[in-house]
Amino acid sequence: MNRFDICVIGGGPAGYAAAMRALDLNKRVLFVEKNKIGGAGVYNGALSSKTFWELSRDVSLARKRLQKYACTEIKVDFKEILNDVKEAIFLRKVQLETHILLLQRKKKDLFSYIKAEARLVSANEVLLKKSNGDEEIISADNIVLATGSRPRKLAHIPIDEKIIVTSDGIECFTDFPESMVILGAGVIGCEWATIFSNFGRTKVNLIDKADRILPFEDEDISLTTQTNLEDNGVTIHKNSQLVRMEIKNGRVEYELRYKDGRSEIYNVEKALVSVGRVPNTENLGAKEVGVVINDNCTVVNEDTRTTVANIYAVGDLTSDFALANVGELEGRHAVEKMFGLNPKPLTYKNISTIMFLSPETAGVGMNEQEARSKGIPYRVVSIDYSLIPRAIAMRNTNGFFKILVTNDEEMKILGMRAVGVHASSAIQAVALLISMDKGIEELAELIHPHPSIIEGIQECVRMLKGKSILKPEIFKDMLKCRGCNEKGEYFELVQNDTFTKI
Ligand SMILES: Cc1cc2nc3c(=O)[nH]c(=O)nc-3n(C[C@H](O)[C@H](O)[C@H](O)COP(=O)(O)OP(=O)(O)OC[C@H]3O[C@@H](n4cnc5c(N)ncnc54)[C@H](O)[C@@H]3O)c2cc1C
Ligand SMILES: NC(=O)c1ccc[n+]([C@@H]2O[C@H](COP(=O)([O-])OP(=O)(O)OC[C@H]3O[C@@H](n4cnc5c(N)ncnc54)[C@H](O)[C@@H]3O)[C@@H](O)[C@H]2O)c1
Repeated sequence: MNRFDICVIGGGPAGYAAAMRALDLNKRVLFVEKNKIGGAGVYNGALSSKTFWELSRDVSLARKRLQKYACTEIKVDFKEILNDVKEAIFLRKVQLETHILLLQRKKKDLFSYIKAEARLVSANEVLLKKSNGDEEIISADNIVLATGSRPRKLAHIPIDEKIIVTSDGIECFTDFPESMVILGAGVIGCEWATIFSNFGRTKVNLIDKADRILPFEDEDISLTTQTNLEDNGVTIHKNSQLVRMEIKNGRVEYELRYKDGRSEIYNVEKALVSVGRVPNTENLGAKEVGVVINDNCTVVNEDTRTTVANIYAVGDLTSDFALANVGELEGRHAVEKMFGLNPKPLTYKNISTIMFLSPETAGVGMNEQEARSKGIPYRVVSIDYSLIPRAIAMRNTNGFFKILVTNDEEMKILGMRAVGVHASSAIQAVALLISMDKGIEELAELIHPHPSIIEGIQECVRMLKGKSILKPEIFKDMLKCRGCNEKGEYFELVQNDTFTKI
């Protein structure tokens, strides 16, 4: 029986990162993937959807600019867009696969890759089933489970991945649907609503069971996103509940019941169901060898180690953030931990996220909802993009930054949210400060290039110190500053036209 120091099951971002880190440590690695290397980080997931988003943003921007200068309308072809998306995927596929192929050759004593479905048969043994039916059992001192997740389906909705699809079925479309409904206004739902409305060829409708879209974000983010989607032509069905959704004559019929008792039936060409994801823990043999799995299918783990000492779980399989960067972080961490590098326990408080909306929306650390639910008193400052010269130059002042800090002398940064052009690059400085456990002083005094969007963040932190260039008592609608006590009650920091310093 072949013996390895580590067997990594799953070739998505989490598993790939784990395998590569183990190789750095000169361990004998077996890397197993049953389908395509890259997982949802590449296919029907992060890379593919972000390529669609980038192209849709270019089209939308070009259309807006052309309309302004009275030029002719631009019309894009779905097949051309899909070809571009496929090219992006192909490029990444070649990089990831060639890398594996060459490592197998150059480090053949250390690194093996097998395309097979893996199943644990004991805490140290894995059964590998190849697509030609061949089977083999290998032994490994350590095992990393990185089998990722799949779209959650709802029992009463007939998903066929052609007419009613999940995010796995969108690339099977042959043209822009003339109309579609999206069920679930979380990250995936809002991103695809943005993408299809940006292309301008599809009438998009959006439904969520919660009272507002992006329910896990603060109300201001959710309201801004709602307004931006509506301005892009999206209809958000509010105060309504989905009664049924079915396929009739090759189209989608759905019925909504409104809070006032009214019901309405709608007919659209396609539907996207985006109501969350389910970890792939079935048929893995994990439960049978003693790995405890929660009712929601996530693997119970302490800092990536499962309830079986030599088995680790990383990526979408665990209950924290389902993000490619978090999966990579966990994969690398698990390997360092199992081979005695004693890394500090993982912390998730400085994870940066981007939601690819219009405009992009980025975040790091806590939001107000979270701080209030934990009873943490805080100060929150915000600046509207209309006061940032770079945004003025870009002729796009739609957006804001908001920063949360502790309500004390030190004003440690708790978190930040940014909506607007370049939002994702701008928050990186704040992410770094949170990870270094620093206050705002450093950020207030940094010199940034001019004009740059990040200058808006600097103005926010200067405002907290009572030394902003533009004064909040003058630009009351665009520079806001308030505090929130442990009971969740707000108090104004600009009173009687004077800004209260700590
Ligand atoms: C539409 C969409 C957009 C997204 N956009 C972003 C984004 O912009 N930014 C971001 O950070 N994240 C994004 N994500 C999330 C991100 O893709 C996931 O968090 C990430 O891919 C999880 O990595 P993973 O390695 O845990 O799992 P996966 O990527 O799901 O990979 C798991 C792999 O394991 C394999 N596998 C499963 N079972 C077995 C088995 N028994 N044997 C062998 N192999 C097995 C699967 O075939 C798969 O390749 C997006 C996801 C979706 C669906
Ligand atoms: N840009 C990014 O970083 C990015 C992009 C896409 C996906 N992702 C990851 O993928 C994960 C999954 O995304 P998602 O959008 O599927 O999940 P989500 O948890 O973000 O949103 C699911 C939404 O569906 C709603 N919902 C649940 N059940 C419903 C029902 N029966 N009827 C109507 N609405 C219902 C919820 O209220 C919620 O708003 C995310 O958690 C995220 O981590 C990240």
